[in-house]
Amino acid sequence: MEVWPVLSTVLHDPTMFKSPSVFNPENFLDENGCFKKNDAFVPFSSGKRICLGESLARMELFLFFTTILQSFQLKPLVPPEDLDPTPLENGFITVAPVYHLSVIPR
Ligand code: HEM
Repeated sequence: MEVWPVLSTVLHDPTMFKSPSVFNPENFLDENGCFKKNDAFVPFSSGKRICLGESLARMELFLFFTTILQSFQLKPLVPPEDLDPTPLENGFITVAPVYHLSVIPR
C-alpha cells in the first residue's frame, strides 16, 4: 500500500490557522503581536521522511532575506493595496504571482 501525504491539507487547516487561504502574518502572532509557534506549520513535512535539508534551507532563507533587507529598500511599483498575493493555480501546484519591484540601495 502506498501512502501519499498531502501537506496542503495540513497547511490550510481552518482549525489551526485564522485565515488559511491567504498570506496573513497574524496566523503566526498572538493577541500581543508576538510570534507564536503553530504546530500545523510543517512545510518541511514531519516524521521519518521529514526534509533532510530543513536547517540548511532555513539558514539560507534567513541569510538571503536579511542580506537583501539590510542592503536595499524594496518598493512596489503600484500602491501595496492594489497588489494581489493570491497564488496562481496551474492544475497541479500553486505558484506565486510575478511582481515588479524597485530595489534601491540603502
Ligand atoms: C524551502 C526549502 C525546502 C522545502 C519547503 C522542502 C520541503 C520538503 C518536504 C515537504 C519534503 C518531504 C517530502 C515527502 O513527504 O516525502 C522534503 C524532503 C527532502 N528534502 Fe527538502 N525542502 C526544502 C529544501 C531542501 C534542501 C535545501 C535540501 C538539501 C540540500 C533538501 C533535501 C531534501 C531531501 C533529501 C528530502 C527527502 C527526505 C526523505 O525522503 O527521507 N530539501 N523536503
